[in-house]
Amino acid sequence: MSGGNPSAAAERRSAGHGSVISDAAADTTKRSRFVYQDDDVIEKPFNWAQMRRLLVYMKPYKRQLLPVLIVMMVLGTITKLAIPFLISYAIDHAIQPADGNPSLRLLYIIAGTALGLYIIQWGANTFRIKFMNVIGQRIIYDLRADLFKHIQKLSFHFYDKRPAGSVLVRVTNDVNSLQELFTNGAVNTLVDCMQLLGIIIILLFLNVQLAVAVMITVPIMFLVSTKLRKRIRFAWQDVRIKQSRINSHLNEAIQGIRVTQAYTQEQANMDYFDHMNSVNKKSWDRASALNQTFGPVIEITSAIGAFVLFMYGSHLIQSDVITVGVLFAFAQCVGNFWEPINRLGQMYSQMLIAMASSERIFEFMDEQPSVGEEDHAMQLPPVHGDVAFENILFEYEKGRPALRGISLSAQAGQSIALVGHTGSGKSTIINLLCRFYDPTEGRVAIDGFDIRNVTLESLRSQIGIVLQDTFIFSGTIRDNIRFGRLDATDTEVEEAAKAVFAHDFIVNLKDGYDTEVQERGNVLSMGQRQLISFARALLANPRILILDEATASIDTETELKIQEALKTLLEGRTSFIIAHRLSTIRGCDNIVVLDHGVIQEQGTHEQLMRMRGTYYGLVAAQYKYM
Ligand SMILES: Nc1ncnc2c1ncn2[C@@H]1O[C@H](COP(=O)(O)OP(=O)(O)OP(=O)(O)O)[C@@H](O)[C@H]1O
Repeated sequence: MSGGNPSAAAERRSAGHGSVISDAAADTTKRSRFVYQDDDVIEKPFNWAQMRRLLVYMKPYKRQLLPVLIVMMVLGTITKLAIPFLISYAIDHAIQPADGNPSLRLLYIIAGTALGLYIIQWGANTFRIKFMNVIGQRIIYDLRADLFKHIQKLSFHFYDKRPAGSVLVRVTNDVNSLQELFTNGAVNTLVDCMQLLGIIIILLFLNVQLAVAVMITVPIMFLVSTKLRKRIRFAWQDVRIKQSRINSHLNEAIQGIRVTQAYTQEQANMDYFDHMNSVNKKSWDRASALNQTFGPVIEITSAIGAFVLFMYGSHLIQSDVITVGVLFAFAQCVGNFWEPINRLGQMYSQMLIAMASSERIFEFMDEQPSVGEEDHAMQLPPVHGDVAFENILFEYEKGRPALRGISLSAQAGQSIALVGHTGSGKSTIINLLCRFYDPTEGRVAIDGFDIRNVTLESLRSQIGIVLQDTFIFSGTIRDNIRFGRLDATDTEVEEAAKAVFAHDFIVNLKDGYDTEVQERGNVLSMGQRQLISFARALLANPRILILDEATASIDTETELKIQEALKTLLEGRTSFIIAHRLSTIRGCDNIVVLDHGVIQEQGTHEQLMRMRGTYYGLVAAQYKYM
């Protein structure tokens, strides 16, 4: 999206909320390969229900907050309001008293009191800022933790629809943009409202005419600042959106760096990044230029106020309606008057921005896992391992079945191989067994229990899975294996590694089992990563085991060893094995051949070979190309 008028941009965005808009749409050249989900809305109208929902996060800190809030409100208001009075009193009674006898002693006392009040005010403000920073950070911590906990529970369906970058931005940027609201916003607003009320009362008390005259500038100031603030707010939000796009792109660029380098697409990436970077810079420049116009506007308005005050004030002094001291008190109060108004305006802007961020956060929070647990879901007792798929129809997207009429059963201890062309539905069967998705029709049962009626924890803890894309988390090799069973001892970890022939390569690493690996296991080869995930699965000792393309990245020599290890691994467990290399599944009890989501044939290797059907064709094709 190009620079342009931020309000217009906002309207466009609001109108197209949730639609896919490409930055590149406006720039039809090489950048068009990058398309990001545009889910940013600049701001939302103030919404009380949502604000209340946000403020609920302050509730746990009510006990600490309330006393501080009350003390701050009282102290802040008293000190702010008392000082002008003191100065006024000093002028009228110590410097220029009506009896013509100035009193230095009284002046010192008043000056001392004023100094004391300033110190209290400074101390109170410093304390409030520190205190609110601490509380604010805790609230942000809670909110982020809640959000993270929730998105961890969300089902695959949720992640299918969203790029990782956009989820990342909500947990980081959107939560961050609520920081101001929680650290300063809520408490300052109350303190400011109280001060403003106090000042208005005092001005009216000092002199009604002068108070009304001075406050004439308030509507002008209000009008100008509202309009300007709106533009500034949009401009900063526009900056935030541009930055959030950079984040999304950066995430993708780093994840895909190997492919980018392999296809020497660095320049294309750089061009796109440059484009986004310069759009971001322009947006920043515009926001910052607009921001700078705000100060002078406030100054001009308060100068007008001061002009009215001194012109009309002097006139009132000459007419003996007020004293010089009262005029000074007025000048002070009016000075203090703009401050809270200004802050309240800022706060209002902040709240509108918070509305948009909180809406995005709550949208995730309200998202329910599509494979939720029933309220009365029971614990799946330790299973034998009988698995049945009963007349399954499954659609990822409505009207496009990925599986049709699937009925398949495995007795405890049997090994089932799933084969078929790419996209035939093998992984989908596994996804249903782990309940990453629920079937559209039909049911999956383990030991006769419909898996929709049991808790996810009790189900998944009894299934071990070695995925095609083995995921290694940042940490040591030992931790990564122990991921299978957190309470396993070091000896158990090593035994599992030995059983799958991972021990030898692990002990040859720099720090053996304590070698630190980074996210996704970048220092390990694909085969090594798979061996680690084998050890992880073995350690978990599940009754049901899923191996998805598990031997794909292992060399022939290791594969032979792995075949041996697999025998141990599969012993007594029900296993589902997806393998493109058909040699690895020859010994399975049942080989299920899938085609376009339906079971085409099934049986043992010998039976299927005799049938000379699809499986025979697949095997023949594989030998031909070997
Ligand atoms: N998350 C998803 N959203 C929508 N459609 C999907 C999703 N995952 C898979 N599909 C579709 O479902 C069908 C079956 O996919 P599946 O991943 O089960 O195939 P597969 O046999 O495991 O393929 P491969 O051997 O390539 O891993 C495919 O047409 C695929 O495009």
